[in-house]
Amino acid sequence: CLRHCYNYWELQGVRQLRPHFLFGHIFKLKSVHLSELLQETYDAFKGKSRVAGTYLFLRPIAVVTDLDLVKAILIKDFNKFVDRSNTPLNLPENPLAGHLFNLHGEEWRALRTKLSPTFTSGKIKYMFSTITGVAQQLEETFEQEVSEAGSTLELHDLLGRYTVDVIGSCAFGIECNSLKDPQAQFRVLARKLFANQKRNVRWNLFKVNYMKLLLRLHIKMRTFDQEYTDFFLRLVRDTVELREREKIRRNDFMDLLLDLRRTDQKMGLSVEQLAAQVFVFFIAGFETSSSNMSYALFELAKNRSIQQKLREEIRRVLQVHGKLTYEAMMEMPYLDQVINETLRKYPALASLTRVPSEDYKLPSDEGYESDGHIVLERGIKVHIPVRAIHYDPEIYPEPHEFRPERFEAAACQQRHPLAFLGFGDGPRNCIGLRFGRMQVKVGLITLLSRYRFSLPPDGPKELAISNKNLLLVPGEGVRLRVDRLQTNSRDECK
Ligand code: HEM
Repeated sequence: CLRHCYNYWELQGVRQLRPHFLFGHIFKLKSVHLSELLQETYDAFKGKSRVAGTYLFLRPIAVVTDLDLVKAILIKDFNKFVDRSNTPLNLPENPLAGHLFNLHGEEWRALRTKLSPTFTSGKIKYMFSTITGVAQQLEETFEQEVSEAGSTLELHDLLGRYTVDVIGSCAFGIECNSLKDPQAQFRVLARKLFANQKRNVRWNLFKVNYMKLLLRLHIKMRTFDQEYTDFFLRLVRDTVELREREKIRRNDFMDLLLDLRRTDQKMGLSVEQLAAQVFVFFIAGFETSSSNMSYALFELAKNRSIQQKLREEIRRVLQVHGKLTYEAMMEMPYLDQVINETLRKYPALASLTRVPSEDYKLPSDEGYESDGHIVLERGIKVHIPVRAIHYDPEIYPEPHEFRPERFEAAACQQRHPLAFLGFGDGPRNCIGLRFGRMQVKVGLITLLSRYRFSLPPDGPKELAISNKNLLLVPGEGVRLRVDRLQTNSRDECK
């Protein structure tokens, strides 16, 4: 029977790597991150076939190895690839799971259409001053933590507290205060949420892949502990009541969702649906952004001339504008390049997934006559191996080098438009892209204009990928030496 399962791809005429006899390729997850498994398949078959097969437990998954096919799946033929997975959501048990990232088909489409106006630059701009307010607290925290002679700090935790406070403020309109108080409720909850995942990476993958079976066996599946569900539902219910009663307006995500509820009776967002949306803004927004900032500072500490070039851009623009304004932030192209290069090396989602809603025959392509017969069956999980693409030396020469110049406009035009997937692409890309970038930029500008970052002599020269988390996060934290800068001083090496 196992041999039969593991012949799935061969029977479809698709090339495959030989799987472990019982666990497919999942067995290796004890030592390797899922993205590295996908990389193995990508490296073995790229250029030979547009799709290759592999297995998670007993389940066959397809790995795309060609950027034109990536484009077809994410953009051109999107209507056949709307969903990320076919995992049932079991909403009565897990009301918080009914959010944009998870929803399927028409339900997703209706909600995305309604929520998109919430994330335009115009709306996001209103939240700029809230973010700079939190950045001010980040600065005060650094003032306390960095001694006159310089200090070595663990930055991933500090930056996690910054992004928790930003999201808490912009999504719920509450002051989380985790920068001032690391034991603040939101921070503790956020840490537990991710700590839970850390314990169980294989179990989580199993749940995601076998939810239908577990439900059929009446095994109760909660995606999150009751504690989180109760906390978020109560918080949202209280906030809604308070705002409606006191007619409070803060121009944050909560207000925008409440506007939607009022103006669109058909949409009729229930408290559970509202809570699910703010919950996904919370989980999708804080760890991705704090990891991106931590990785960026690590690379800048390693590459001091790049750090100095970026600092000069920041100081020049701030001098012209007098202070950090939204317009000033938008005039820093090198900062954008640094953020993109960081996401290239450390994409938060190391693979994107889509599931065809009907059998999908690969479009004809002269370069790949031998795989024109391949059909991706309805319901099969298709992985787009983002990290493998970002480390492909034919696309990004010397991929382990950190080079923001790769994202100059002229260089981008030379590449395939789907060669960078840090925020995904197509109609189901990251809806919070502008907001995420804004909080990362404000944080980096605040820190780089006042502090110099370098690698501590006893610190690692590379950051290990944590194999305990489905997101790509610095598992062991990011320890850097931080020194105060005199206003306008250069970042001279000591
Ligand atoms: C640096 C920060 C961030 C990164 C790197 C990031 C990355 C991503 C990626 C790769 C996806 C999947 C896209 C795809 O499948 O094509 C995604 C989806 C999503 N992101 Fe983000 N994200 C970030 C910040 C945020 C923020 C701040 C929010 C909310 C405020 C957010 C909300 C979402 C949501 C709701 C989805 C699902 C969209 C849908 O299915 O329609 N993200 N993000």
